[in-house]
Amino acid sequence: MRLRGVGRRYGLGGPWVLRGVDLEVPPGSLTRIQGRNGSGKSTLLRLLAGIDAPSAGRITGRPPTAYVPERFPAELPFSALGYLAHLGRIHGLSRAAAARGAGEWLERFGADGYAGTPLAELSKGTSQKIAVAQALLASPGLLILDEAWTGLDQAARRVLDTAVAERVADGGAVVFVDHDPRRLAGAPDRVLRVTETRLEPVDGTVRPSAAQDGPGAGPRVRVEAEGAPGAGLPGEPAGAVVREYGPVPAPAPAHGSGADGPAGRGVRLTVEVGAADSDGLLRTLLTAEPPWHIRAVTTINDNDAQEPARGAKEKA
Ligand SMILES: Nc1ncnc2c1ncn2[C@@H]1O[C@H](COP(=O)(O)OP(=O)(O)OP(=O)(O)O)[C@@H](O)[C@H]1O
Repeated sequence: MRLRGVGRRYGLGGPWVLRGVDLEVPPGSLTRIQGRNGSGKSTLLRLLAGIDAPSAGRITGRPPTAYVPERFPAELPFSALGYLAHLGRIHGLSRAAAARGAGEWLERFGADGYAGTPLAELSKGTSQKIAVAQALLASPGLLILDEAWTGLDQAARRVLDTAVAERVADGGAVVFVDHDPRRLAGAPDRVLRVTETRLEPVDGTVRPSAAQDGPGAGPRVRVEAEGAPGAGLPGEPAGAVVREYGPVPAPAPAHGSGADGPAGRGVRLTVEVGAADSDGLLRTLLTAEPPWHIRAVTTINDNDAQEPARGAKEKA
C-alpha cells in the first residue's frame, strides 16, 4: 500500500493535521506510529484503514484491512458471538468459517464464557477483547491497531502480541499506535513520528525489511523444521526463500514415530529469512497446531548463498 502526498484537514479551511505524507506499507511489516497528543496519529490510522478519506493526495493498493478503533461501539444489538460471526461475514468469510473463527478467537482471549452475552452488557475489558477479535478474525492483509492493548488484561495483551507476530509472519502488515513505549519493543521494522503535519522516521528504527532493500538485505537465518504428516506450508515473512518443503525422506522416520509409509511421514521444511524476521517465523512454527519441531537455526554467511532449490518459491 502506498500513500502519496496525503493530507487531511477537518472542515473547510481548517488547519492541516497531516500534509504531504508519503509512505509505503510493505507486506509482512510492523510499523509503530508515535507522536504527542493531538498530533494526528489516529487521523493517520483512520486514513490507512480506509474509514476516512484524505483531503489531498492518494492512497493506493490497500489490501483487505481490519481496524481496532480507540472506542468500540458497544451499543450494537448483538451477542458477542453473533457480532463476531457477523463481522466475519462482512470481512468475506463463509458463514461456517465466520462462526468457527468467532468461537476460536473468543476462546483464545478467554472470553468464550461471554459468547451469548449482549455487547451492551459486557465489561470494558471483554468489550475490548471483542473489538480486537473482530479485527483478527479474517486474517487481514493490513491490521490497524489504535491503542488496542488499552483495557485488555495481561493475558489478553499477550494474546494480541502473539496475534500481531503471527499476522506479520504470515505476510500481513500491521500498523499500531500505543501510549506505552514498551509495547512490542524491538519488534517493529520501523517507528515513525507524526510531527507538525509530517511523518518522519525515528532515527535508527528502520530495519532493512521495511526499507524494502529486497530479500538479500542484511544477515539471513536458515530455519530447518519438521512438521506433522500433511502439515501445510506456514506463512512466511516477505523475502523468505523456501529451500525445501516435502515429506521427510524415506526411510528416516519422523520423530521416531515408527511411521513408515509415505502417508505417515512428516514434512521437512528449510526456509531462509532475514534475521529480523526469524523470530516471527519461529513463533509461527511453534504456535502452529500441532507445532513444528525446530531441527536447526543457523546464520548464513554470504558464501553460503545458493540459488533456490527446485520447487522453492520466493515471496515478493
Ligand atoms: N473528526 C474530527 N473533527 C475535527 N477535528 C478532528 C477530528 N478528529 C481529529 N481532529 C483534530 O485533529 C487533530 C489530530 O487528532 P488525532 O486524534 O488524529 O490525534 P492523536 O495524535 O491521535 O491524538 P491522541 O494521542 O490524543 O489520541 C486534533 O487537533 C483533533 O482535535
